[in-house]
Amino acid sequence: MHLNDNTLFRQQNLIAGGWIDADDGAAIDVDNPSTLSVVGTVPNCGEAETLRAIAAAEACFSNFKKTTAAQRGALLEKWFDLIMAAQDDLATIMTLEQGKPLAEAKGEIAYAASFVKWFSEEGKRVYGETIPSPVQDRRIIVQKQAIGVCAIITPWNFPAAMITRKIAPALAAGCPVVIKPSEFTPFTALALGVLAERAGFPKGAINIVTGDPSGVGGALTQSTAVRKLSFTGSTRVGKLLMEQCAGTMKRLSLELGGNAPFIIFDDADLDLAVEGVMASKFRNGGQTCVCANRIFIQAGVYDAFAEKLAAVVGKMKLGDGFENGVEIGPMINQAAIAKIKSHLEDATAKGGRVIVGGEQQDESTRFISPAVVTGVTSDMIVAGEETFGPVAPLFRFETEEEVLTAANATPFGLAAYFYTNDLTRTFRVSEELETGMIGINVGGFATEVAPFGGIKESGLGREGAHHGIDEYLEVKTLHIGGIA
Ligand SMILES: NC(=O)c1ccc[n+]([C@@H]2O[C@H](COP(=O)([O-])OP(=O)(O)OC[C@H]3O[C@@H](n4cnc5c(N)ncnc54)[C@H](O)[C@@H]3O)[C@@H](O)[C@H]2O)c1
Ligand SMILES: O=C[C@H](O)CS(=O)(=O)O
Repeated sequence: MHLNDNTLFRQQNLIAGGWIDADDGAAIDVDNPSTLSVVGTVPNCGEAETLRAIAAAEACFSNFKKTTAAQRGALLEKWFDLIMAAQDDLATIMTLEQGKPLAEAKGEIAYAASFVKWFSEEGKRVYGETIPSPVQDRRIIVQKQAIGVCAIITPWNFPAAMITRKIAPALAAGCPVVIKPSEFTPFTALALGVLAERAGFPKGAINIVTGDPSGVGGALTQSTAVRKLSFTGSTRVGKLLMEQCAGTMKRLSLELGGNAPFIIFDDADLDLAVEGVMASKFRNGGQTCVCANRIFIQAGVYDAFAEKLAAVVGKMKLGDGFENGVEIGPMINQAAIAKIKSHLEDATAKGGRVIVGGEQQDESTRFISPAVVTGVTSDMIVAGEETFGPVAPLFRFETEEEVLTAANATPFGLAAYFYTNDLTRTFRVSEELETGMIGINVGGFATEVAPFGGIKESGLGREGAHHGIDEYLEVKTLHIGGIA
């Protein structure tokens, strides 16, 4: 690994401003999904270390909450500058442990940093209210205050942005955090922790614990000192954590799984729609919560679109994320490969046809070529499960009513996309789609300025925008009497 600053690569955890190993010295290997070699190890921490991290955050909170929004904003601004100055190193670490093409990793670092920049300012706009009193000698004031210690649990697919999208608003609000990153991509989180320390955040404001997910997670969810859990990951784990938090009534933010429909009406610009599918479906090798998981094409343009898409997908370059021009890197692990192959096998067994890709040159690797499948129907697994890989399943539909029913026939409701040039249809379809976010003639919308989140079993709450900081604030109403 070549880094300009080797101190960014940390194989320890950050607790109370100190870098530590697991109490028993146990460690977890982290591999490079492209070469399968070991990138490094991180501590296999458990309950004891996690409780110390929570105690450090709790000790920090009493003073940190008294700092001003401007002081916390200045720390976030400094952190932003340090992240962007280390963009190349952070991207190298990310591609090593997650596998995404280096250009995408650099893009994610800038995206992650944008949340830090955004919330360095947003903290200064946490306004309260005065309310006209119904009683003559009384005054009513509404304040917003930091919730307190927040537990942050994040996934491997966007190992930087999923952390900053949570901890930037938390820190801006005055909340110390205890982060459990994914065991597949801990080094990106730890490098961000190094830079946060350099930015000047006080000891205990940011703690990062790696290890057994259920052990660390159990300590976080059972602790009464932890007042909030913000989780990004699968719906399965999200539901488990929701149950675990019930005993201590924690505030919850849940960013969970998706099953995005991508609808192409017959009046759409097909070349634009192909660009949109490429942007949505194949970003991060399809390992993206908002990626198109089901592509619906109106019958009149189905064959033309399928041909156009297959021609582009067939030219995509598959390989190691550090190789120039690579567009699809390795999948994160063998389980991901197995899931993708099971979806392809099920689709073909039920009448679908893989018209391009879907092959593994070497079954011992985690590379699989991007695929387009035609003749896909609602009885196939791809219709109901998040593939989380480079597979574009093409469904055919006849009418708007039929496709809206099909699009909404899922417990998920994170993102949706549709392409049309019909203005009235734009409003009709937008209002009927059961999702938190919709791309209309666009295939990607990752931005810090707009609220991000889903409905149904895709989650609770919103991240980014001005909405994102409310997730880390409590509303307190003061009723002041005796004012003659
Ligand atoms: N909605 C969003 O913004 C968003 C963003 C990224 C990923 N995701 C979703 O995340 C999933 C992919 O990420 P993943 O494979 O890391 O998800 P995952 O749910 O397997 O793991 C996510 C995190 O939870 C931890 N975890 C797992 N079991 C746990 C337990 N019992 N207690 C505490 N923590 C536990 C993991 O270690 C990891 O840090 C996909 O479903 C994707 O759609 C959603
Ligand atoms: O995978 C989920 C991420 O939230 C996708 S995005 O980068 O925020 O669009």
